[in-house]
Amino acid sequence: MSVQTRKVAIIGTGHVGSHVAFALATQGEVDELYMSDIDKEKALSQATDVNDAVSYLPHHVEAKACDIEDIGTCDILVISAGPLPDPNKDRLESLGDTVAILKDVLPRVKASGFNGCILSISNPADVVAAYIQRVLNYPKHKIISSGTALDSARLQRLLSETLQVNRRSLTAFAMGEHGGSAMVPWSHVTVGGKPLIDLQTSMPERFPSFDHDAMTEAMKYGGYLVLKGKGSTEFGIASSAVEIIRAIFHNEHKILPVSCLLDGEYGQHNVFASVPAMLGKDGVELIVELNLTADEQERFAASCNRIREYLAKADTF
Ligand SMILES: NC(=O)c1ccc[n+]([C@@H]2O[C@H](COP(=O)([O-])OP(=O)(O)OC[C@H]3O[C@@H](n4cnc5c(N)ncnc54)[C@H](O)[C@@H]3O)[C@@H](O)[C@H]2O)c1
Repeated sequence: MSVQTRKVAIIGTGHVGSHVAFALATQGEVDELYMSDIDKEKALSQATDVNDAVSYLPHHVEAKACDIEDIGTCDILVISAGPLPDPNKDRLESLGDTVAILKDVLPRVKASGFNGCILSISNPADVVAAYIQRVLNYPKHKIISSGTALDSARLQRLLSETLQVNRRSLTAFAMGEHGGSAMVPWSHVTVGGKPLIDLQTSMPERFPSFDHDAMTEAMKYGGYLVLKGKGSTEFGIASSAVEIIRAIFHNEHKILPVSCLLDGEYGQHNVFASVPAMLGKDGVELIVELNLTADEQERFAASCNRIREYLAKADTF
């Protein structure tokens, strides 16, 4: 009998990394956690804290602090090293600090021999994933940024509250940048499989119309709202990360809104942006190309251009 253990490495064990670790442990989606941070004492504390929880978890997990050079046998690498988000700054403004960290991290990832799937979370998410892919010359299907997975969860929360419909009974997601230029393809929002726009026409009392732009702005503001009160965002991103990791480990062929390298899809080349993508054991299996309205297509293209603009800046740091 051969038993396969699921190994996840996490680089950057701050608020995000530690919550991804704990969520993986509590949801039983990992067997071994390799936790690395420039602050070695912090990585050790986080790993020990996870291990302390194991007695009361329904699954066994082993967490250990390690150097980046030790992650070579892991299946999935989560990159969550970066500056603590500043509620008064756009995510794109953290690019210089994140690139400085990646200049330390990426050569060591390469030296480790790691060749599994990379889930990049550090901000600015799309630009950072593109930078990592380029520096490591990594196979494009094996690197994913959580992208708008989190924005989409925020959108689903807002829609659920407004429409009084359970989140699992509606389909809604954001595309483009994980940030200020994210857009929502409203023509593809469905409730119980029916376009919301049709429901709003046929049942206006049950599904009154609302301002789409205002809800898109509220979705984007969601992260700042959390940051303002607690100084970090961690639960939402941890759940998003586990959902992506689960889809990979269980070869789920699940379609999630994540940022991946576009190669002609939606008329876009050489840019990481969030689109509905099918995830399985080798990462991105296919990208779903929706028929966007002209306005949606324009907004998506504008978002991709903003990501491109910052990727060009990444080389100047
Ligand atoms: N994509 C998303 O949806 C999303 C959501 C929340 C946060 N983030 C991003 O995640 C990143 C981390 O946020 P956080 O709240 O955990 O910050 P944090 O400050 O709590 O944690 C960052 C960790 O990175 C570590 N680190 C710094 N340089 C390192 C290096 N060279 N090698 C290894 N580790 C290093 C720090 O010591 C720290 O423990 C930020 O870029 C943030 O913007 C993304």
